[in-house]
Amino acid sequence: MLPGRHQDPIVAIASAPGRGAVGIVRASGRDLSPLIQAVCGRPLAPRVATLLPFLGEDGQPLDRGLALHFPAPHSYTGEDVLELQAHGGPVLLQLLLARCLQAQPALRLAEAGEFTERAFLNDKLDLAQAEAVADLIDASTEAAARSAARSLSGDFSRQIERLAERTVHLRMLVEATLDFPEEEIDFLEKAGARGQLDALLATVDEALARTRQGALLREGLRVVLAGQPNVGKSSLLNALAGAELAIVTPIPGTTRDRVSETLQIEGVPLHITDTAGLRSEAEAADEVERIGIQRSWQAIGGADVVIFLHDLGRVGEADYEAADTLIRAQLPEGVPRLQVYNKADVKGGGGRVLPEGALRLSARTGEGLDALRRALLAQAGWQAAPEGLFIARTRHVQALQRARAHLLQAQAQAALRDAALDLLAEELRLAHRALGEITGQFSTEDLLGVIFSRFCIGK
Ligand SMILES: Nc1nc2c(c(=O)[nH]1)N(C=O)[C@@H](CNc1ccc(C(=O)N[C@@H](CCC(=O)O)C(=O)O)cc1)CN2
Ligand SMILES: Nc1nc2c(ncn2[C@@H]2O[C@H](COP(=O)(O)OP(=O)(O)OP(=O)(O)O)[C@@H](O)[C@H]2O)c(=O)[nH]1
Ligand SMILES: [Mg+2]
Repeated sequence: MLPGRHQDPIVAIASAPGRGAVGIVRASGRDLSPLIQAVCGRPLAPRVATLLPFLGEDGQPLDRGLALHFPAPHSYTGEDVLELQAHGGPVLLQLLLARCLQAQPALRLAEAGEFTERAFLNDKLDLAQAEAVADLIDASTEAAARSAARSLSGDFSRQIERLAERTVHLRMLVEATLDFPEEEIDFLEKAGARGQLDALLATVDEALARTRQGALLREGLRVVLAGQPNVGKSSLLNALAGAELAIVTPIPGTTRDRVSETLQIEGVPLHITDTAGLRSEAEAADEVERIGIQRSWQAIGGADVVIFLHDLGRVGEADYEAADTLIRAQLPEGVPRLQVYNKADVKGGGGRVLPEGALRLSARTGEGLDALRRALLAQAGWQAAPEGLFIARTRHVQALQRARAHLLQAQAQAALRDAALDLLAEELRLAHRALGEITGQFSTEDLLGVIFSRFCIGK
């Protein structure tokens, strides 16, 4: 039986808020027959859509719609589920919700993600699949949506489970040897434990690479456009977006506040931010620009990649170069940056020799934009979309990294002439545990709370 708050019956509006054609009020609980009797006036045939009036407290219909009863355990949550598929007006849906709350004692509003949390607790989904439900809903690109669907179907979880099974097999070998000390290393050798460990590590490396790609699809890349005033940052944002998002003028100091937009390259979400041109407080036109420049620095601090933009029309000018040196000195160490030279179309701009690794482009003509897109993907570590990618999260990447670290420790131990089998066994146990955290085989209340509270209500 489910613990604590998971025992209450719950209800929520399960369709997108606003004015949809159809809206769903969904309830889940151990036994919803009082609710069904009150609102539908009679029991419902299992898993069959029935057209009927939804009755208010006074017996008058609130709407006429489709009712669906999924008796436990054959439902999304594994509990009794009732769906009222009504007309989608927000006032009507609130009325229906209130009617349900009052029709069955102890029924309460569902918290964010609570339906899916129950599906997890009742073994309908594992944790990675439950996360994929949220990632599917939140997907910002088509590639992200397709990958989330693949994770939801269990592809990712199965790969992780196979890794866990192989780890368990190794644990068995080592722990069996521990029980028969006279056989010791000899036994490990005969059973091929070392070879299996090497092969397992290679597969973990592959899984880690794919999981990183999956996390990139989900989280995207935070790109910040930075540089001196008037170098063409806003023009470049507009060129990449193919839309006039930011104001462009020949006046230095045009952009005052950050302008952000999510674009995509090959399905990878790109959260791109245009910032106020960087110059010293003394040079800034006014207080507004000074605050804008502070915000530019904040954005740079939080970036995955900074596009440091230069003006080919001005490189070589003494004051331009002096300002450039000052900015370079201030750029935070750890943030990767691309040196990009804009205005390749100006006289002499195409011929100038650039520092190694720098890109030349023109926001005006579009020349060089594709190379910039490729460089951004390369910077993010994106490998040309392999088939069958699944969505993943930073949490999964970190768990795999931990598993890998423990397997490496185990490998080092196993390579010793007088390998300490108890240490080897412990490293394998920890690797197993890290893998199990991905699918939720090992999870804490805290972790579940963090994961499910980020869902939308009704999910
Ligand atoms: N109307 C409606 N559409 C929906 C959902 C929903 O809850 N209601 N879903 C909500 O996210 C998704 C579908 N997910 C679902 C997953 C399992 C079951 C279900 O009844 N499972 C049973 C029976 C399985 C079977 O017949 O094969 C079970 O697992 O025992 C229903 C919906 C998307 N579309
Ligand atoms: N010839 C040429 N002019 C460009 C190019 N890109 C931008 N410009 C011009 O440069 C001027 C400044 O462009 P913006 O995009 O506003 O520059 P910015 O870096 O956003 O400037 P601030 O917001 O003031 O920091 C405008 O007159 C643009 O038309 C380019 O590729 N070639
Ligand atoms: Mg600008």
